[in-house]
Amino acid sequence: MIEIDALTKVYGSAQTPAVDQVSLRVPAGSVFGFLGPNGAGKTTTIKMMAGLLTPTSGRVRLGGHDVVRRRSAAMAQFGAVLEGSRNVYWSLSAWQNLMYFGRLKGMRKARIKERAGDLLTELGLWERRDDKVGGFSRGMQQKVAIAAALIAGPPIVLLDEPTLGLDVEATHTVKRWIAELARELGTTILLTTHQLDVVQELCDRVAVMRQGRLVSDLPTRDLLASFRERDRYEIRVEGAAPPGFDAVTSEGVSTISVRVRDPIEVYDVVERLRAHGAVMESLTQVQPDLEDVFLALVNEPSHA
Ligand SMILES: Nc1ncnc2c1ncn2[C@@H]1O[C@H](COP(=O)(O)OP(=O)(O)OP(=O)(O)O)[C@@H](O)[C@H]1O
Repeated sequence: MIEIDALTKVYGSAQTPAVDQVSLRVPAGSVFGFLGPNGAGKTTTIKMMAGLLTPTSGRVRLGGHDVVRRRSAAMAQFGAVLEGSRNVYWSLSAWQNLMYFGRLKGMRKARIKERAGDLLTELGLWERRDDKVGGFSRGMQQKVAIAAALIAGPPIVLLDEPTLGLDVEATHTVKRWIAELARELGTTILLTTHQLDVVQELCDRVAVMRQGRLVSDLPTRDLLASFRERDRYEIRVEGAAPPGFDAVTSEGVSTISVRVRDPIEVYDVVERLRAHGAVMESLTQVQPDLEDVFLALVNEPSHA
């Protein structure tokens, strides 16, 4: 369980907080998506969770331990992959890195070897285990960072852009691990990413940050459902679309995209098309995906 209460960070002499009174609960065994546009405050929040930044006010508890007051107990609770920072030692080999992080977490040598072997094999790095991480590609370094975060099987895992730079196969492996860790081991996972399909596929719950504040915190299903009234419809008509309709024409068919608040409005659109003599081929309702919802949330006028 991750508990965040009124967490606030003001950097140096900044006018506005980078993180402003954020409160969150991430229940054990859930995969929690943490979203927001660039500069929203996600990394700052994760760094405070990982004890790398001291909050200006508010607090974070990991597995019941306050990150500031009970630092070492809190640190023992999690593994983290942080974006944009060096998570692993470049002068050490992949194997040495995992040995180092395993020892740091207080694991026995035999157990570290076993775990490191499994993790490196599953990520396709076994053959390169004795090569220095500094000579690896960005994606391979990311794989070592993920393996290091998971070496001790921590109850909480913080992942900032874990699949960034990974190839299709490795992305698939990491996504499968995330789902299995939560489902089978009850691991609590907090995940930030700009890849919304990853969030939609994996996360039970999604929080959205904007300008340091939480603008939404809902189960993924409810978040999508709350935007149903903004459903989109696609109407396909033969030939070019009549003037005044926003359409994409390809191979003699125009697709008109209509966004409505009330499905009844679709009748008006169809009526207008008929008045222009357009021949309709199909009418389909397009359910919102997380990208639609996310864009709507971050583009709404600010109430600040
Ligand atoms: N070390 C720092 N010193 C001063 N300001 C900072 C520092 N780190 C971040 N900021 C500012 O805090 C705000 C939040 O940044 P943060 O990196 O937490 O956002 P983010 O949501 O993780 O963005 P991204 O998606 O781009 O990673 C931004 O306005 C940023 O400029």
